[in-house]
Amino acid sequence: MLVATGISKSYPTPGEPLQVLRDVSLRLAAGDSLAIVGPSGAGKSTLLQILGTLDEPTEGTVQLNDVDPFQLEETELARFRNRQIGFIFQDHHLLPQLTVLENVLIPALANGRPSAESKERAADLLQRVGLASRATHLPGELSGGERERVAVARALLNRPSLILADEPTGNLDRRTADAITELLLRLQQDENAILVTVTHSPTLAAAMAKQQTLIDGQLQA
Ligand SMILES: Nc1ncnc2c1ncn2[C@@H]1O[C@H](COP(=O)(O)OP(=O)(O)OP(=O)(O)O)[C@@H](O)[C@H]1O
Repeated sequence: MLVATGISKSYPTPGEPLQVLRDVSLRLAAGDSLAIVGPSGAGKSTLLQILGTLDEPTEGTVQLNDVDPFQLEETELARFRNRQIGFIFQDHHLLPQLTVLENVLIPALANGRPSAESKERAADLLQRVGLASRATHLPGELSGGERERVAVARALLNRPSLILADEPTGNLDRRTADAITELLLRLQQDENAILVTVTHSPTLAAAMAKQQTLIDGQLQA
């Protein structure tokens, strides 16, 4: 369960603070998928960063499976984030010098060397995203859509309860974007995770079970 309550965020400026989020609340259960849509600058990515514990709210609380991550000390927070949350970004953030398989294993490296179980899981995920035969290739040898599929596999490695995706289909043509959307939703359903996606794509947004619009830092009813 993901519960965000009364989230506000402001950034200091030389004048008035810049208020980016205003009293945002949401509640999602395992298996839910939500698209957050809205105009550029509305605060969508900021909200995703806060749900992902990468940025702290100025006011309000986040609880993921009854844990308030912002109450944890730094090392515990990093461990919590690594175990509970999978991130997918538009530009996939793969490491160019590591193979596809090694990239998928990155979330396992926080615990030292990847275990045999992690390696099995990575191979299984590569199979499920249709890239088993590319395991030893470098990201530079893949197409944009294939790289995004690697990013999806990597996000799922630690069986996160929450998957956060910021424009996961942003740089892809329509057909490839549709394939990534379908794959992401299938894996999210299989794993019974919560999926929150920020997007400008009406097609991606419509594929999620729920849609909410953020305007001027406020979620519309
Ligand atoms: N670290 C920061 N310091 C100051 N202002 C910031 C910071 N991060 C974001 N902002 C501002 O907060 C506002 C919301 O940004 P955010 O990236 O969350 O919007 P968005 O809805 O995701 O936009 P887009 O659709 O264009 O990606 C913008 O005005 C942005 O300039």
